Amino acid sequence: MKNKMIFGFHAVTSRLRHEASSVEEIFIDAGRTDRRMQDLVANAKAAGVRVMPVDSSRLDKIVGTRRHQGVIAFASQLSLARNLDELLDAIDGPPLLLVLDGITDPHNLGACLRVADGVGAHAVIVPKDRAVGLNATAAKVASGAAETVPYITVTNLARTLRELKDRGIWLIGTSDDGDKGLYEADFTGPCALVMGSEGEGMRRLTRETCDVLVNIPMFGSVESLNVSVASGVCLYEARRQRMAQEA
Ligand SMILES: C[S@@+](CC[C@H](N)C(=O)[O-])C[C@H]1O[C@@H](n2cnc3c(N)ncnc32)[C@H](O)[C@@H]1O
Repeated sequence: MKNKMIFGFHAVTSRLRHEASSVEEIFIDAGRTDRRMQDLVANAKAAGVRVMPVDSSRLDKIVGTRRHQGVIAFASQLSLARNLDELLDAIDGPPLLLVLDGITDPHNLGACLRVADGVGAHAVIVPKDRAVGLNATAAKVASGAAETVPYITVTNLARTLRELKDRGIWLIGTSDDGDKGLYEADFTGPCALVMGSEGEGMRRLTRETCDVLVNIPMFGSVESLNVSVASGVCLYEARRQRMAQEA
């Protein structure tokens, strides 16, 4: 399997912590000898990962920007990206899933993964086609969450949504014209939050497959929120309701 590039301290440290065996090699800025770098190198070496100090200009060239913070790793795909059934079987309690229908901006994907990790969502599900993949930019923006949140790519999203329904998972679609207010929706049971793409929102079939469409109330002059912000608002409402129920 082709190795993928991960860069930035959070992303590389997190990958080493969670699945060091997937890391093939790490390039570091030879000019950086600070504590953070020393710790990263020590962790990599303890895990048997080869670390190669190089000139920082070489890192700039490999990544194409200077946002690598002096560290780049090449690693295989995570075993976290596994089969949906296997994942659902392993969940203890009502699943909380985030479905992203065709997000095209890697910054948005990274931010969605980050908030999914923050809230403790069980997985992020994305369609294989017509959506940005989990590339180096998305992993960097995710700040390590690309290594912690199970990320599941499916070939037919509408079919996957129907399968989730068959497993008793409530599909809560989101749209600025959704007919139910976010704070009236019930997120305490098994549910998948379905988010639409940056421009068009959810595709027609996705929308039609949802059990309910919720809107986040908007009080200013813009019509909608950025998809990662909307994901955060909805996921944390789900978490709030679940915590209130447990209390
Ligand atoms: C930039 S919005 C797309 C707006 C698009 N006009 C639409 O019809 O959904 C991207 C996604 O963020 C979520 N979103 C943004 N604002 C929302 C709101 N006020 N209520 C519910 N979902 C929202 C939805 O999932 C939406 O598909």
